[in-house]
Amino acid sequence: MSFRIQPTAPARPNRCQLFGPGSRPALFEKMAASAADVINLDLEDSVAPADKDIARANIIAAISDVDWGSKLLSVRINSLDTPYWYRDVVDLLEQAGDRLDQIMIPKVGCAADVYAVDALVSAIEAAKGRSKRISFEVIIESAAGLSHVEEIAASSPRLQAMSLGAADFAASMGMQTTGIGGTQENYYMLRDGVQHWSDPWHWAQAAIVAACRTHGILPVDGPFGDFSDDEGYRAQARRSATLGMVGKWAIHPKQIGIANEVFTPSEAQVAEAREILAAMDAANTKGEGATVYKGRLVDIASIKQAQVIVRQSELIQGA
Ligand SMILES: CC(C)(COP(=O)(O)OP(=O)(O)OC[C@H]1O[C@@H](n2cnc3c(N)ncnc32)[C@H](O)[C@@H]1OP(=O)(O)O)[C@@H](O)C(=O)NCCC(=O)NCCSC(=O)C[C@H](O)C(=O)O
Ligand SMILES: [Mg+2]
Repeated sequence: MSFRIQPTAPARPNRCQLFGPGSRPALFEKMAASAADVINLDLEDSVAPADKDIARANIIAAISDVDWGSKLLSVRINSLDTPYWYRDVVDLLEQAGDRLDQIMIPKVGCAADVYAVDALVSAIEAAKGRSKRISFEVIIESAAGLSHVEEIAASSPRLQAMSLGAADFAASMGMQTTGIGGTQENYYMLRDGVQHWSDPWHWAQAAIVAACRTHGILPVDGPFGDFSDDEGYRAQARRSATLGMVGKWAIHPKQIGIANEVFTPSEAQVAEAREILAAMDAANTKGEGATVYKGRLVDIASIKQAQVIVRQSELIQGA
């Protein structure tokens, strides 16, 4: 328990973050026309080293030239262990128009990584008189990142969202898999000769959600690599939503609709949440702090749980 009130995360829909390489400008208009809430134009791992300069130029032009509508527009810069990241920040902040909303910092390992980018962004914003303050999102995708997740969540007032990057995370942890998210063949329990698959991403996701909720940051699930497996993506997204994440990346347009569906509370979920609130209202007028709803206990904590669902639904409807 704490006397401190848990801060609320930014009130914006973040159900689906659609990625596209900065080196494929032909995708940009399609991304803008998609149903994703957030667009992530990529300068990092989907762009080959030889294409970094042209990808940066493509993105800077597209930020102004493409009509991004009401989407949150984010650019993933290169990580701090590369020679590219400072040029990404300098060129974006000096040359890109005001339509840029956010910078995504990959492979963050400690709070000082965010501090370094914050210092550079702050200096350029001041020097150039940029009136719109750029926000940050980070990817937790290394053993160090997860070990320091809480200090990273607290690292900057610019920070709005945090994602799990399953591919780099698996590599950094030395996990014996080439899968990006989802069920892993060898991660199972055995009982009476029957295999029961477990979730190797669960601990990392739960740690990210806890750090984010402590500091008022949006927790987001990262990529699911096998874009031919719709049901695998849906199952992963449902687990993430159940754990408290607000959205998931799409690395192919096929995944957008599924993410939007999973991270939008269903009519049945909202109706049940409203019924619980009504049941608790009735209980409170009788001076009772707990009551029975459909044969199960609901109490004051149930009000907060129900409010999460109602608020999420209202946020998305209002967007
Ligand atoms: C995965 C892809 C390379 C597939 O591209 P492609 O072969 O062109 O796909 P399709 O032919 O099936 O495309 C069908 C139509 O959809 C359009 N399309 C494809 N991709 C996108 C997109 N991202 N946004 C919008 N539209 C898209 C095609 O143009 C086709 O259109 P049409 O011809 O009009 O029907 C490609 O999807 C891709 O590059 N995806 C993004 C990859 C990426 O950005 N990766 C980085 C994020 S994941 C990561 O970095 C790992 C993470 O950090 C970690 O560590 O876990
Ligand atoms: Mg990565």
